[in-house]
Amino acid sequence: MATLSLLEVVSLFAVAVGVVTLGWRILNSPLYAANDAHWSVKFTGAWIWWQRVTEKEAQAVHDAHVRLGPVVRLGPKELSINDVDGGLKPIYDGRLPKTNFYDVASSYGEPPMVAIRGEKQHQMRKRLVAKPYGKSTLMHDQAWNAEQSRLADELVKALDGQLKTSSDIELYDIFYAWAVTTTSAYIFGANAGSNLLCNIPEARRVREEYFTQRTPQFISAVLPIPTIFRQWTGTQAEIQWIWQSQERAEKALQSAPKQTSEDQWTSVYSFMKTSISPETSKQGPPAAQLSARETAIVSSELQDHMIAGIDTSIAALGACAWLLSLESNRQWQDRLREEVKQVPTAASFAQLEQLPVLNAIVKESLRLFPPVAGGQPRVTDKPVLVGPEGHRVHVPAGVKVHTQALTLHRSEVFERPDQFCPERWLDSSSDRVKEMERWFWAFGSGTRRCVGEHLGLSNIRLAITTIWRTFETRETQKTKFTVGKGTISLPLPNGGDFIRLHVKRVGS
Ligand code: HEM
Repeated sequence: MATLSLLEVVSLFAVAVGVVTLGWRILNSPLYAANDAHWSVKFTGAWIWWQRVTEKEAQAVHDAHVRLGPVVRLGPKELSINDVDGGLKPIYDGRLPKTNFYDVASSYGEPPMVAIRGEKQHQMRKRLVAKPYGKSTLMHDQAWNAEQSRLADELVKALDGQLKTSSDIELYDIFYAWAVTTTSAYIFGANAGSNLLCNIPEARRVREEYFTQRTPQFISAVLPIPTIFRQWTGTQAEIQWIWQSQERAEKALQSAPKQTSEDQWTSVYSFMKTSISPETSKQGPPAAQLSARETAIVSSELQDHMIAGIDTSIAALGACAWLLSLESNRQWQDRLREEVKQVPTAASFAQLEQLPVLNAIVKESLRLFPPVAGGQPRVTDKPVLVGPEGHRVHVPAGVKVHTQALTLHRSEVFERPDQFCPERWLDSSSDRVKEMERWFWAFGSGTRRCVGEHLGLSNIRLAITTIWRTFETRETQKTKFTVGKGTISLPLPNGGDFIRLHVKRVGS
């Protein structure tokens, strides 16, 4: 019988110790208490990585929750929790830090607010942008309200222009143009934004580029590429406009630095520019000219806001348009039209916020197809208890945890969760509405909740009011909407069409 050399004995011993240690760790991991999304998740993160690369993450995690309950293990050190008290509270109200997932939003070597991990740095950055996005600013800024009415007229003209050639219109082009025009106007100021609404063929060209360029860029976001080699996922054309808008905003400020909000709203750019010095220099008044680092911070931040605002708004508008155009939802289109006729065409933020049917439709669309449908990852920096009663899991430090709107929004708190039922927000008891509100998570929660929520909602409400006051829409054979790519809700293209609807003018 052959005898083993000393080296072989030592090697075998090392392998045996490795196997036993690994087995011991796997069996004793506190995450053992969670149900596994796939048999392999105890040993490797390959299953969830594959879902990410193939852009099926949100749906795959949702299916796992449906099969396995509120706490699901996605990898050796990764959990998804579908609960308010046992998920949103410990993770997001508990201010667990973000993971490096958000690094992809950084440009010019400067992380924007969404990617800043330290709590103090995040608070400092938020002070530079929170005021212009505040509800009270948006509600009371008369110059911005007047600009929105002007843009609403442009929206009607854009639809009329499309109707001259066909009654079947790709509304996605219109929504893309609307989102770019309104978001860039607010961020960069009067005449500085990109007026795509006046050029729908160009909007279509860029929107097509956007969809073809996005997939490889998204994949790069989930591959282990060092941050320095990543650029934010905007397309070439988008980045170009954002630069041009920023240049125009800067020129406008140089030529009329003292312009007040009586004739012009305070753009996010000008607010940021005058408040940024304390972040970089700690003393002295704000400089008229930004330093190179300050320019990089402002550009990275606002580039991210543009992309964040556009992606989410077109997803929300697309879902809403599609749902309203289904034959089975016809009554909601009629009720909406009746309601919006009660306010003037130049309705203000405050007036639109008060319309119950409009807001129930918007909320229900965001519930069924939340633009940010997938998990918002955080990492435990201390031991944390997650999960509802009966499903509790003690999570040690260093574990990735998240919750996703797609699954929260299909909880049993919502009766018939897969159906479009705006009436749930109108006719339910106040206790029930409160409970549904707790589970409604389209804008996230905690200190990292969406800062652009009120701007996004006001632009969405205005587009919906403007379109369905004047036009009627019907589904065509080609329309199809689903929770699309990866973690965001998007219509899936069908023969090149996204939201092609039959449009008819019914109002003056
Ligand atoms: C329907 C419209 C919108 C939806 C559904 C939405 C959704 C969200 C969600 C879920 C988050 C949290 C992300 C996370 O923590 O992982 C977020 C964050 C953020 N959103 Fe929005 N968003 C919308 C519109 C906008 C607009 C219009 C802007 C700006 C123009 C904007 C800018 C941001 C920024 C800067 C953050 C990061 C906040 C922080 O980390 O403190 N969003 N958004």
